[in-house]
Amino acid sequence: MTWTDQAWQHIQPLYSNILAMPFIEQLKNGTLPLDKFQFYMQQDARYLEHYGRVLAYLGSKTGDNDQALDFFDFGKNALIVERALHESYFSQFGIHEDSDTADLEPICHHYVHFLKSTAAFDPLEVAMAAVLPCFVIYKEVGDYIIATQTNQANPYKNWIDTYSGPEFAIGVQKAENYVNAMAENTTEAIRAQMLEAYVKASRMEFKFWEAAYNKTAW
Ligand SMILES: Cc1ncc(CO)c(N)n1
Repeated sequence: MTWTDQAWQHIQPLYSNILAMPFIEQLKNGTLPLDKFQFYMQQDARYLEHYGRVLAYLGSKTGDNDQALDFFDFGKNALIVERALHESYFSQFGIHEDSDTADLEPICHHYVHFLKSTAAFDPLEVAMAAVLPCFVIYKEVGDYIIATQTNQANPYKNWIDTYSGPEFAIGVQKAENYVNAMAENTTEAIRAQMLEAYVKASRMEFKFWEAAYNKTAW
């Protein structure tokens, strides 16, 4: 079994908890209160601008040029999605532009700085494993919502489509392949650290949606 399959199996209980979250259930049904989505959107825009930089930085740290190019693309795409949030979703959902300067709320702040410090101080394999749940969980949640939704007039449909399309799936597969190759060529001790980082990031994905649902501020 590949490293990413093992890691994904490892977080199944957590993933089930994510699917059962009111945020995800109501996003799927289109009944998520607007103020919770606005909070999420605003924090996610801030998240993406940091996350995109982390991906490009990891690209710059790998000696493999294909991997570097792909991670530069991933980083660029994160900033393109961030821009799309501003250019369409912010106005569509009534979010003020000045929320650009909105504080990173505690969970977003913690997640961003966890990724940045892992990228800066931990082995590259561990940092690559830390960014993977951002890909995999969004893809799985996007696919799950598309497969199970019943409300064709869901106001959040376009946003959901961002993460359920084939283009995103191709990127996820590429990222997983790189992590599997790195896992195969490293030590048991590093693989254990990789799993720990993957689990931590997955918990923060849960916490990020939970914080949006509760509008958790400092
Ligand atoms: C918090 C978070 N994780 C992952 C993604 C997907 O890139 C996102 N948009 N936001």
